[in-house]
Amino acid sequence: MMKTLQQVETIGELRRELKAARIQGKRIGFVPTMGYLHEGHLSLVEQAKQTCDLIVMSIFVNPLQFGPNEDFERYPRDLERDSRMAATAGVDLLFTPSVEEMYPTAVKTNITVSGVSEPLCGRSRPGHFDGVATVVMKLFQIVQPDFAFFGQKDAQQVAVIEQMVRDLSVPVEIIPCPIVRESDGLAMSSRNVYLAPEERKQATVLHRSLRRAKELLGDGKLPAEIRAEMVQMIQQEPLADIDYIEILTYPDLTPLDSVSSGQKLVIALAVRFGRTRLIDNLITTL
Ligand SMILES: Nc1ncnc2c1ncn2[C@@H]1O[C@H](COP(=O)(O)OP(=O)(O)OP(=O)(O)O)[C@@H](O)[C@H]1O
Ligand SMILES: CC(C)(CO)[C@@H](O)C(=O)[O-]
Ligand code: BAL
Repeated sequence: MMKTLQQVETIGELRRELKAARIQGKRIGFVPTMGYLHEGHLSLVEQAKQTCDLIVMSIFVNPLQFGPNEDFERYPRDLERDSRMAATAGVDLLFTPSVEEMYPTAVKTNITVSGVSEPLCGRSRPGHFDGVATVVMKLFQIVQPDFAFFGQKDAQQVAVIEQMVRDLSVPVEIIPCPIVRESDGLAMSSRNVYLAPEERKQATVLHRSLRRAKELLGDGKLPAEIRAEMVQMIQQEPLADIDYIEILTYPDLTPLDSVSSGQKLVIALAVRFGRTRLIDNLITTL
């Protein structure tokens, strides 16, 4: 039988609900999102259900993590649909605060996780990971979950949050979850709805180039050679505009000139199709 989903919009109400659950000794799992749910988000809920007694999902499009020329205003939103999907997936509490509820006054406290926040998306989206770390820390303070579930599609985000949790001794266990893909390999993302049909077709090159990169790694090619072949492959798609392609250590995200056995690394890329910026990555250990 489907559980009843309770939707709450205020921090006070959520805290009251969670206090009762905690007294009953329930293990609380948390899935933070920006909504416009898809199978990727639902896989996090599925994973949470394996270890937790009560699942909290947040839907909050966080203005702090968007740059001035980014898509905060037009980010896709459909709370009714999300609420139905969350209920079917087994979410117990859906937290949907307004911007005013989360930030009633101008935010003067920022969390900066240096190092891991700097390359990749940190370079392309200045301030983005400060916004992410700050809102995630705030959400952790509100929910106080035992476990929090994040998708590896945002591999750098996982590295940033893990570093923050270690540095600040936040009492939560971060559970990274695998990337969920469409049948043609495109990583699921709320932003995929922005893609025009021809852009959508060409966007499969992200995953194709990652698969090729993995083959080349297996053949013992150097990171620079692999990167060059990925650039060439992606440039064959006329609508693709490369933001970055990098091969770095994971989770430290430091440069990697050569690869040695046992090394964990990430091949990460961001590519624009028109105004839509897509990311994808592959994490592997040699
Ligand atoms: N395809 C996916 N597979 C696994 N997890 C995912 C996938 N897409 C998103 N997630 C995870 O869901 C959580 C919420 O992400 P978010 O709401 O930003 O979704 P999104 O689809 O990544 O949106 P965006 O278009 O902003 O990238 C994050 O932890 C994110 O990594
Ligand atoms: C973690 C997060 C919900 C913080 O706003 C967001 O960055 C996301 O959806 O990945
Ligand atoms: N999933 C990452 C959130 C963002 O792009 O702002």
